[in-house]
Amino acid sequence: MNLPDLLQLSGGYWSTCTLHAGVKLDIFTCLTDSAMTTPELARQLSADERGLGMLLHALTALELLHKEENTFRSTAFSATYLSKKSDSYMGHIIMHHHHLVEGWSRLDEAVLRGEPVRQRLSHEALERERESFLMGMFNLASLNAPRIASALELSGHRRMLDLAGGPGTYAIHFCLHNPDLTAVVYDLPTTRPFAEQTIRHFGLSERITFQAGDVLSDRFGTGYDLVWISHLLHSESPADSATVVAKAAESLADGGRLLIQEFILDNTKTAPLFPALFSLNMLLGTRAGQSYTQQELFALMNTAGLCEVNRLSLDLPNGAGVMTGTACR
Ligand SMILES: C[S@@+](CC[C@H](N)C(=O)[O-])C[C@H]1O[C@@H](n2cnc3c(N)ncnc32)[C@H](O)[C@@H]1O
Repeated sequence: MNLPDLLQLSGGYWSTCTLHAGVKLDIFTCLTDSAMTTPELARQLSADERGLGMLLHALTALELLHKEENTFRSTAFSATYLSKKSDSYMGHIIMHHHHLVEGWSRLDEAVLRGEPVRQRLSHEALERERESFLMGMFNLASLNAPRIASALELSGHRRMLDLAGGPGTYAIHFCLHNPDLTAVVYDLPTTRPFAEQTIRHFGLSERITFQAGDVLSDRFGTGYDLVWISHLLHSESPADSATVVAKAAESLADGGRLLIQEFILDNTKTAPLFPALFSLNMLLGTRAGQSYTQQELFALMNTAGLCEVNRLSLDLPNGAGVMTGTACR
């Protein structure tokens, strides 16, 4: 670390907020449809010309817009990822990040009190925030799910439970990759419309159904060949995580597999960086969530009576990893 790095670390959120404002005002969709001058776009957005002009110039400096003469348009990159009309739109996860900013600005309070400073997005969010959260999960999972699906050997697996599956991204990609697989996406009742719409979009409504339930208090069903739990345990305490993993193990048929994806800390808890920061994100938004170490995840799976507990060798972004265990009664 040197002084310029330190100052960049401290002030980097200016660029973050500039991107968030561009997405929130849907500037990239407007400027993908047609190139516009500041006054033209200001009229369309009912925005102040002076403020909008500054934002457009800053977005151009960030290389997210092109400026020619007095006219702005989206770059090829922003037209692909930041226009709402693109199939690759990443605006949901960007808006989810935006909804987290206020909580992160109060991290010191959360540390002093040891309590969350924001609502839990999966349980208490407003509809708009819930959509950004759940469809943001779709944005992120869409980057990894095809790769994970092709790395896993799932032939012979017929019934999958995507536990806390959100919009069902992993169930969708695992079913696309394995024609004999059917799946149940299990999540809170408020997730149902997002999951059903996403499953329909991929033409998989015949093979993937949604089951409403609470992983802590409700049953999961039995006889599954595969239970997939992705990015759930970090929002639960160690004791509740142990309950979920034990219930998931019980829901497997003999010889069935439990796979758990998490952002995994090494045993010093100081690396990789993303899981270390993600733990703070859980401090801000949950009562007892945290990132777990590989050792802690191994222990949860062994305690649940699973055999052949292992970490798959997958090179995933942000310190993510997939643990596997087999039911061997
Ligand atoms: C971070 S998202 C992960 C979604 C998906 N598994 C993925 O990896 O893309 C966590 C999911 O857990 C669900 N969830 C959280 N607490 C839950 C509970 N008590 N019962 C059922 N689902 C829950 C949320 O609604 C959300 O869909």
